[in-house]
Amino acid sequence: MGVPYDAGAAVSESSIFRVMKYDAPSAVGSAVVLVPHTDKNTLTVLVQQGGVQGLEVLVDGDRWVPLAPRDGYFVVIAGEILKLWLEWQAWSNGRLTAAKHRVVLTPEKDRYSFGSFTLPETSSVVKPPEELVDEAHPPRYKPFEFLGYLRHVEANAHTTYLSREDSIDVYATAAASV
Ligand SMILES: O=C(O)CCC(=O)C(=O)O
Ligand SMILES: [Fe+2]
Repeated sequence: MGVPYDAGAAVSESSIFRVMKYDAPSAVGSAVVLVPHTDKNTLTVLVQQGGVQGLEVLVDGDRWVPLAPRDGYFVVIAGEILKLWLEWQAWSNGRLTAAKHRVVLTPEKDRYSFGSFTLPETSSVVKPPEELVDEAHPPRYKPFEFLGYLRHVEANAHTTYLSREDSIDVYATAAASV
């Protein structure tokens, strides 16, 4: 696109490290212990404690496929913010999506996982690099404050999690005139 390789690509992010424990369900059979969702941050790196699987990813909108990383392997998940960035940069051609995932457990064992979540500073404005926007390439999204997006997700959690659409598409779809 004739854009210097680093144009607009350097954004300051913070990260959160979280240890997650999922209690084994008490009933017979498997149970969804983390509801289907897309990550609302930029990039998630997960590692799970040895042997206890449970992470599943939605494929083709209707098929849950177990992800079974070997011990010591990481799972990397693109969040909705990364999806947006790649669309702006025209790097992904729509192929990279923020995969919907969930955690399903059987009664035998509790599960532990560890995640590093990178995310924009909450007060930062998420907007396309100026170099990529002109009359011929109007932005698909309007600039928005990351905190506002998080609040929107929280306030609409019941619909957001059931929706097939990514919440970022709903929240930030640009008016054509932006
Ligand atoms: O525990 C996991 O493997 C998944 C955690 C997750 O998807 C999340 O915290 O967003
Ligand atoms: Fe997640």
